[in-house]
Amino acid sequence: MRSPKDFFAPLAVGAPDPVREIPALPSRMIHFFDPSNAKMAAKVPDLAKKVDVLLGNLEDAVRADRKEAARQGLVEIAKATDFGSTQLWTRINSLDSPWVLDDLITLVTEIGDKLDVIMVPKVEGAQDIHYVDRLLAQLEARAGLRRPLLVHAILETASGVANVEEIAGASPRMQGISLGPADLAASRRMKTTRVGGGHPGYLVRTDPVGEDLHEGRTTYQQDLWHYTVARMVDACAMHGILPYYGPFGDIRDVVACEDQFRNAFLLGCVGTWTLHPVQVDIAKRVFSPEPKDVAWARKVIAAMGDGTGAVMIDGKMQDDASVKQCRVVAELADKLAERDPELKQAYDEATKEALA
Ligand SMILES: CCC(=O)SCCNC(=O)CCNC(=O)[C@H](O)C(C)(C)COP(=O)(O)OP(=O)(O)OC[C@H]1O[C@@H](n2cnc3c(N)ncnc32)[C@H](O)[C@@H]1OP(=O)(O)O
Ligand SMILES: O=CC(=O)O
Ligand SMILES: [Mg+2]
Repeated sequence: MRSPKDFFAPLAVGAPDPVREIPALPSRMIHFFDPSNAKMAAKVPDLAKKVDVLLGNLEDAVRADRKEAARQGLVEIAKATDFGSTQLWTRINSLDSPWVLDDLITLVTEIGDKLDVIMVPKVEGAQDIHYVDRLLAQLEARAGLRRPLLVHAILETASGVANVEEIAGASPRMQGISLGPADLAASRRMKTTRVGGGHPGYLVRTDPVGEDLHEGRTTYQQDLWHYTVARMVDACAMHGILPYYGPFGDIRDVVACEDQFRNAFLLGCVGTWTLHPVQVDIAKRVFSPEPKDVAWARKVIAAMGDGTGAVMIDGKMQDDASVKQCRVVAELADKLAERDPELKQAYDEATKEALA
């Protein structure tokens, strides 16, 4: 581990200074596309107007014989597209794969000025982030980049979960962490074959009402990912970086997808992955606070003045802690409103009504 005194020193001569604060840019959806797939690539310019983050995926879901094509495709798309204020990320191949070194060398050299964040899969511990950190510094210096690339880890190995706090704090480049439920399930030897989401077998049951152990007992399905998401959120909050839900693989089941996204949102995640265009609007809806909640938050903040003491608003007690909760919602709403004029209007109208 680096000494705290050296934490913000560049790791290579000529590399840009690391950032001291991770920008809280809207990233409600990280939209995955395969840059070697011509149909998906053709949708990128339009998607860039709709999503907060576009991610050119080079890892799993890209065929082994298309890895070079995907890397080259991403370089071409990045050079040809005006992304506006939409961020461009990539997911590189895993650190033990034959492709990752060329992924990093090519992408940083060719499009390092266009890329915002590099997502690193199957991170096991801080050592993986340290390796990427130094290599990126060398490549940034060689490419003459003035802005450091940020790093995002996928939480998808049992040891990654055990080490999540040290991963979150491993480098000033750490932008955030996403849950990777598919690889994580395999790594843990969980017995679900689903990509994210619940499982009907993971449940609790009410007590028996009489002698019959089957009659009248309601069951409630539980969230397989609750523990990991909560732990990830704490690790990220502790280190000032951003937590995300990951993939929801049942593309057809837009209802359960929305539920899973909302659980993550309520627990503290700022966004999710979207794997198919149909998931984009769901993510946008879920990860933007509702106008009525924004209006309430603004009303509490306005009524609390300097935030000290306790007051009653609409029958509910408010104090220092609850005003902080309200600030979380109101500040997120302000950030999203800057990017989204429709949302701004909805938030302002709801606030006007609540304050009237
Ligand atoms: C599980 C662990 C992980 O690592 S998850 C992350 C890795 N996986 C991915 O990135 C998967 C990305 N998504 C996909 O590959 C596709 O959406 C899958 C799931 C295969 C479905 O594709 P397909 O059968 O073509 O769906 P469809 O016919 O409903 O598509 C309609 C049109 O939309 C397009 N499309 C599809 N997905 C995307 C996408 N992610 N980005 C941009 N465009 C997409 C399709 O190409 C299709 O286009 P067209 O209308 O035929 O021109
Ligand atoms: O990469 C994502 C996962 O769920 O595995
Ligand atoms: Mg994975």
